[in-house]
Amino acid sequence: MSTWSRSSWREKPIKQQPTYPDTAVLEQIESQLRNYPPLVFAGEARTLKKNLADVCEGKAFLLQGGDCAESFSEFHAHNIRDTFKVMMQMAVVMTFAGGVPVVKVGRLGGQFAKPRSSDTETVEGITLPSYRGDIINGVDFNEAARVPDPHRMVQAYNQSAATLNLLRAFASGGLADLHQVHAWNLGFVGQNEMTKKYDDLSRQIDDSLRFMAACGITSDTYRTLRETDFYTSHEALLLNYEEAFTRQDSLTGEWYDVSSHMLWIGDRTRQLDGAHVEFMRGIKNPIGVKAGPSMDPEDLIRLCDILNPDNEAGRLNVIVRMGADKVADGMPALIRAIEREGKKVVWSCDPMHGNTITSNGYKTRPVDAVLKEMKQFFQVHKAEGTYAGGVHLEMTGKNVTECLGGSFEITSENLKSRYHTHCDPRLNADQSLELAFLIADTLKEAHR
Ligand SMILES: O=C[C@H](O)[C@H](O)COP(=O)(O)O
Ligand SMILES: C=C(OP(=O)(O)O)C(=O)O
Ligand SMILES: [Mn+2]
Repeated sequence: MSTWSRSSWREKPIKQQPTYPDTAVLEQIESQLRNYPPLVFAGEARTLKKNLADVCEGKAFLLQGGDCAESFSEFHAHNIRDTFKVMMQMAVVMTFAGGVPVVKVGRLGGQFAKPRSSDTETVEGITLPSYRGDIINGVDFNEAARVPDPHRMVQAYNQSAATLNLLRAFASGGLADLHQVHAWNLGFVGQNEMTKKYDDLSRQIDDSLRFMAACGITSDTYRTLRETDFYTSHEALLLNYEEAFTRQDSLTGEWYDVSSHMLWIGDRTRQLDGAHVEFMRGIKNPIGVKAGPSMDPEDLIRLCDILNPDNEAGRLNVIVRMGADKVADGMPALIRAIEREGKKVVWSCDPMHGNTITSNGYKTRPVDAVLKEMKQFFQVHKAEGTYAGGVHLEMTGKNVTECLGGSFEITSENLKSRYHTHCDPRLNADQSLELAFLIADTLKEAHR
């Protein structure tokens, strides 16, 4: 294999990239970004890799979630706080009811670039280039907005830095304290089956905390009761940006992409000889690769060879996103190939991207299909004797109406009332909690 450098991807065929009108401006922005401080530290990425090694070995569960596309217009402390709270709720449900530690990774602090099915979009007879995420161009449907602008990378960096700053404060400044388990409830989620279940569980946690305090175990003495580790991730799609943040760690001499703790390769850009695989093989962060219905088992093995040549546990996360009706048929061949070759991977389920439909003119996903794919994912792993290690979700703490169903029974008619996503439909807090309970029940059963 040829020598890797942070720019060796430039020699390879590349998909899903913008064409910037002015390369001089692009180069000037790239050199500006190369001087910007890292958003995360190599040591943190190594700690996450260790946590993911536990997932790989069946000792923990990975919860990865957040926006499909972060945006400049929806940037608000409350949105970050509410997504953080829902993820804390989901994690505590899985840990308390499911009995396993949960590794929390947000699709946050950098999840801006979007691969698209089509290069163009047509509305009422007008065709324009597709929106590719706020780091590239604008969502508004006019010609000027859709021109890729490299300055957007600077804004995405600044927003990511502020997001991370807040997430770090939430994780260690009191909001993540287990005594706050009631405060993670979101005000707008009225009483329903899910919130009642969550309230019951919070009361049990209160009782346990009181018992522990009586035994001398309190937030003052135990960091894990008052703080959490919360990591960030995004799709490493816009490689000009990722290259600028790829730095040599002074401690180990290894290269890390310090734009995020974890990065993944999308289903549309995982070609073995392509630029994205080339870039990702050289960075030492934990990484993911999406596996849609077209993933060939032998290609998955080749991806493991290229991306994880030392077969390190925690390095590679295979994020399966086949769709509720395809996963039972499609996933066993992938699992068997991985088992045959003795590859160490974390298996996680993205029950979102294979279940997108259009209803009433909106891109949406039926919660039933999301739950079904998750169940099938667990069943296949049980049948194969392998560990279903995690979930990868598009979700938000905002009270949106983007996915159909759930305990508030969002219908096609309701979709328009609070449909805010810039790209794909997200589960709202209530729908996310429903999924968390399903996962917890399955984990508990497996534990028994
Ligand atoms: O988030 C994933 C993709 O970017 C998204 O599903 C693509 O959506 P499209 O099919 O509307 O282009
Ligand atoms: C683009 C995404 O997914 P996929 O590559 O699986 O389509 C995504 O996770 O937003
Ligand atoms: Mn998406």
